[in-house]
This record gives sequence, structure tokens and C-alpha cells, in this order.
Amino acid sequence: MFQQAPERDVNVRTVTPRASQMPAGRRHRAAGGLFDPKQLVTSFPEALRKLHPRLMLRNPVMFVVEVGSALTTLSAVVSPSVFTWLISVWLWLTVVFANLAEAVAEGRGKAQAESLRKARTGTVARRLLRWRVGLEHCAEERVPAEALRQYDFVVVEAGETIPGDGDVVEGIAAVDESAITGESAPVIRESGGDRSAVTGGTRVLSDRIVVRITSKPGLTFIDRMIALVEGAERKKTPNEIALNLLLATLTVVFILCIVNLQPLAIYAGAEQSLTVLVALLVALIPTTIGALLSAIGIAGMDRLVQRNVLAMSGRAVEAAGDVDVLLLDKTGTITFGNRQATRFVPLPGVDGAQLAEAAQLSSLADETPEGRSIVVLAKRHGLRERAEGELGRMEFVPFSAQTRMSGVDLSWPDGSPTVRVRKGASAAVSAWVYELGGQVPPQAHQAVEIISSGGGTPLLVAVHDRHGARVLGVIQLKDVVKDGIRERFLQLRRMGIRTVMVTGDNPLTARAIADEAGVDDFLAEATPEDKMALIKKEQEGGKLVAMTGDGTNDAPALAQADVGVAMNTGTMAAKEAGNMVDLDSNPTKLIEIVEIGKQLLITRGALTTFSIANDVAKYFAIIPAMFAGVYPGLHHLNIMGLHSPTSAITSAIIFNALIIVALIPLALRGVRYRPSSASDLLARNLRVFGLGGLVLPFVGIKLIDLVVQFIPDL
Ligand SMILES: Nc1ncnc2c1ncn2[C@@H]1O[C@H](COP(=O)(O)OP(=O)(O)OP(=O)(O)O)[C@@H](O)[C@H]1O
Ligand SMILES: [K+]
Ligand SMILES: [Mg+2]
Repeated sequence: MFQQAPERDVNVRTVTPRASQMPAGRRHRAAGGLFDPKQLVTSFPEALRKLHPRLMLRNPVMFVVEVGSALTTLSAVVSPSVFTWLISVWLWLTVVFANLAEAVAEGRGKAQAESLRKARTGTVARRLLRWRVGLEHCAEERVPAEALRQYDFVVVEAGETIPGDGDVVEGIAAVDESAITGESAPVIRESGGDRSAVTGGTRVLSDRIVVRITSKPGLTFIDRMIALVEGAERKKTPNEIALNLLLATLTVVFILCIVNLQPLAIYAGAEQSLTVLVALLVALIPTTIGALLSAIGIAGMDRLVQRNVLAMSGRAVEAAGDVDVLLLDKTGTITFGNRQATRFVPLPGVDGAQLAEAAQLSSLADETPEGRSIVVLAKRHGLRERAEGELGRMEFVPFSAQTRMSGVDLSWPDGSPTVRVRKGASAAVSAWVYELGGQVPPQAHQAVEIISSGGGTPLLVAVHDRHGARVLGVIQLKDVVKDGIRERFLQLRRMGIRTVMVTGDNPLTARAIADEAGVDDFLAEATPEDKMALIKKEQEGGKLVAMTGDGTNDAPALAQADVGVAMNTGTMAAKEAGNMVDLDSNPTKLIEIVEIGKQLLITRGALTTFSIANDVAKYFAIIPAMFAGVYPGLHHLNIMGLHSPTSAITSAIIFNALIIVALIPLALRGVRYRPSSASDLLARNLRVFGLGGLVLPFVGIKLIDLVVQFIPDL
């Protein structure tokens, strides 16, 4: 393992930046963002299949239209007339068009699901029989990927496909993840740190890794991605359910109105046919938004997929539209997350070689990138590796986000006193030294301060032996802030979103990185619980909180946040905890996620406004037509000058159906979003969609009437 380290060093430097600077929204994504009219034709069979009443029941408004279509068809069969047949056909078309909107929205994910399926099939896994850390040779067996279980260990070498999702537990490799991300630049996956997660179906390009499988059979990342892009797992969001309820209530109110209208009409001597009553009902109920609501939601998810973000719930997408605060973890999110040891700083009176040796010893079993880079640096100081046993019995203390330190205890069979070596965050190691009765000299604090204020991470190295506990020196870890991040945070600020960096690192380092990255605020020395508590506190103040992170220590916070975006490079724990995964691992992707969320909310609002305004205009076509015979005065309401009562009603119903098809592209593409205040947006939408919705039917119905008047008997 150690022999591989230097060349890994090279790999990491050349590959990581490229992988993390990938531009968003490019590539092979099937339908792209554009609406292709051909989709209307290819989705038609699916739209017909959706006519099944069981499926229609999920959409109360359109279900009422379907029942109405059946009733008018029946009456057309019993007492045929041109008018009754025309209305029946156009009512059926109304339902089909609504289904078409949903089918087109769903169809856009299908091609993508196909290419994902290809990545999934036919992999053979090399399962290890009894694997443990450091074991050189281990017997293996070949099993189909589908046979893998959680906690199986598999080995994958250059040229082979990774058979299942999991975390790398040994080794480092360049991995081609284009099967899921569409991006051809390889990425580095390694054991120990926050870049350990690998996805089944991706390909190892170099080296050899051992992977612990984390997914249950049939529940792999790719399986979930397929279900997601196909829309199979889509559940209605609370907002959608509320809007649906409102639309259903409106529908019931209109049904009651129309049921009560008939006795009045009979009293006035103008009894109406069933066909006219159904037509009036369909014209009045909010069919436009009823038809497009589900397509708007699916399209929102699809727009995210096109930008390489997988949203596990529609609710998260909506929440993104209203986010107030964004929390980001530092290492691996704002920085490349590739903290490398660059320097040993011995305290006065300590030999450089002694510090290097202690640093090396404390890192021998440290599988984090930090730990391995320390071993590499120590080697450059001329330290050779040592065989196990040479130094007595070694008991390693692994790093944890809680203790913030790691190290080793050395004991000898002859009973000489145990030697303990620790390295870690300055506060943590200082506390350890004081507890054992030692002192931390001011020079140590100075060295820590110098490294921290430069944005580096200092690790204090201390030993405890028969001379007591003392500090030997400091290791400097360097990490690099990702490019272009400052401008993007500025953009978030303009959208009214406050950015807060949360990190386990010390306040000085945190401040330096926060300044460099341009975040609004930061929280340092944060444990996983602190990160979660901060989110809870913001949420209690009524704020919607988004969090981006990659580490296992971010998982609780990602789960607590309203929008939890896990970096694809991160650990499986982080990816499972969040409700979105960014395949590009770009922390500023949230800008696009917020835009898409806002666009979704605006589109839904705009089309609801349009739909209701639209229906008002239809009174003017249908009511005069119904009562023209008995109340000639109503003729004044026929401001459109329509040809005849039946042509007026037919035109209104045809318009009502066609407007759905006309608005499908807008529902899929979304209303354009420009950053501006909520009240400006509302005013603009009322102007465009309220007024537009009111005026358009007058023009449309008149134009249709000019055509249908030539149909004999109408
Ligand atoms: N392998 C290690 N051994 C000892 N100490 C470490 C090791 N890795 C990190 N540390 C120390 O522990 C601190 C906390 O690390 P942790 O991973 O919890 O947070 P972080 O990665 O620095 O921050 P972020 O939450 O932004 O990713 C680090 O700042 C560092 O001082
Ligand atoms: K309507
Ligand atoms: Mg981290």
C-alpha cells in the first residue's frame, strides 16, 4: 500500500481539479431541455393507456372530464346529432391531451433510463472470501453482480466494472463514472477519506481497489436513478396535494352550480341537454392547470437531472425554490478535499527527524488522505518503513470527527512503559497533553497560528512516554479552494441566500478559507451534532435550510436540512442521508437547484392563474348561448358575435382542449426565471398570465367559431 503512495500523489493532483471543475449541464442527456413536437406523437399511445379510470382518479379534475365524455358519448349514441358527437370527441381529446402532457414529461427520462440499464447488466463480481485490512492475498470467487449482498467485499482492478455500490476500503483508483455522470474525465476514489464512495456500473481505469458493498440487491444507485428518471417513484408533494385539493373543491362547487342550474332553466322554459350541461361544466372547471400540474412537477425533476442533480423527492425541489440559508462543509466542498501534508515544523529543541518519525508512527494505520500524505512526507525525510513487531505491539487509535485526533500506542512484551503518539487538531491534542500533566509551549501556538491564518490545517504532534507528555511539533496540511467559487457565492447573495461554512477545522483556518471563498459566515470546530444543531436553530426561526456536504460527519446535517445535497464524490453515508446528489460534486450547483425550484413554483403559480382567468372568458361564450332563446337580452353578452348557440359551445370546448396542448411546451420548459423580488415576480405574472388568460379565449374562441360555423347543422 505504501509503495503506491507517491504515484497516487501525482494522480490526485492531475485528475481531481479537472473532475471538480466540470461545467454543469452539458452532455448526452437524451431530450435535452428543448421540447420536440415529435414527442407529442411518440407519447400518444401512452396517453391513451392513461385513460384507465383507475389512473385518472389521481387527477380529480380530469376524471370529471372523462366521466363527462362518457356521458355525452352515451347521449350521442342514443340520440345522435352533429353537435353531440362533436362535443363528445373534443371532450375525449381534452382528457387525452392532459394525459399527453404527463406522458411527454415522463417520456423524456425513458431514453436516459435505457442507457443507465445498459450500465447495470452483466457484470461479474470478484468477491473476496475473508478480507481484512492489510491482508495481501485473499481467496476470491466469481459471482454475478446481482448476487452481491451488503457487507460483501469485492476486488476491482483496472479495466473492470465495479459490480455494486460501496465504499473503497483499500487502495486508490482512477474511476470512469461517465455511465452515470456523462463526464469522461476520470475521478479519484480512495479509501479512508470523504472520497470513498463508488457506484456500481462505473469502471476502474487504473490500480486496484477493494470495495465494501453497501447497497441491497435491486436497490443500487443506478436502480434508483432509473426509477427516478422514469418518474416511477414520483410522489405528489404537499404543495401539489394542496393545489389538487383546491382544484377538486372548485370542481365540486361547479358541479353543484350546474346541477342547480337545470331546475332554474326548466322554470325559465329553457331546459338544457345533458351535452350542454357537461360542456358548461368542463368549460368552468380548471382543466388547464388540472391537465398540466403533474407535467410541471416531472419536468422540474427532469431539468435537475439534465444538470446532473438527482432529486430523491419533489418536495426538496420545491423547498429549494424558497431556501434562505445555505450551509457548506469546508473540506471537499469548498476546497478540493485533498488535504496533503506539506511541512513538518519541529518545536525548538526537537530534532526534525524525531518529529517526522512520530508523525509517521501515528499515521501508519491512518487510512484518511491526510494520514497517508503524512506517511509520504515522512518518507521524503528519509524515514524507512518498518516491519510490524519491530516497534513492539502497535495499537492504533483511528481518527474520528468527535475526538479530532488519531495515533498509536506502542507496548513491549518486556513490560517497559507504553509510548503513546497522537496527532490532531491543536485544541484536541493540547487538551490531551494537559490531561496527562504536560505543557504546550507558546511556540507551538505560534506555529499553529501561522499555518492556520494561511488557510492551512495544523496538526499538533505529541508523545507520552516515561518523560511525560510533550508536544514535538506541528504538521502543516494544505488544501486548495475550488476555482471560481467567490463569484458564485456573490450570485447566491444576490438571490437573497446567506452562505455559512461549517467545518471541523479550527477558527483561524476557517476564517482564512471563509475569506478566500467569500462566504457570509462560518462555524468552526463543529462536530456532526453542531452542524445539525445549527440547521435546527435556523429552521426554528422559520428559515428553509440547504446543506451541501460530502463526509460521513455531514450525514446527520444532510438528513436534517430541507434541501440536503450530497457530493457524488462523498461517502455513501452522506449520499444516503441527503435528498439530492450532485453527480458533478460542485458545491455551487445549489444556484441552479434554487433557480429550478423557483422556476417550478413560478410556473405552477402562473399556469394556475392562467387557467382560472381563462375559464372566466368562457362564460361569455356559453351562458348567452344557453339562454339566447328565452332571454334575448342576453344577446348583449355575446360580445364575440358567435355564429350560433351550438357553434359557440363547440368553439369554447375546442379552445379549452387546444390550450392544453399549446401550453405543454411552457409547462415542460418552465416560465423563465430572472432574479428579482417576489412581489415584482407576482406582479409580472398577474399581468402576463392573468390578463393574458382573460383575453386569449375571446380571440381563440372567435377564430375557432369562424371555422366551425361552416359545419352543417351547427
Ligand atoms: N487523519 C487525521 N488525524 C488526526 N487529525 C485529523 C485527521 N484528519 C483531520 N484531523 C483534524 O480534525 C479536524 C476535524 O476534521 P473533520 O474531518 O471533522 O472536519 P474537516 O474535514 O476539517 O471539516 P469539514 O467538516 O469542512 O469537512 C481537522 O480540522 C484536523 O485538525
Ligand atoms: K376549463
Ligand atoms: Mg469533511
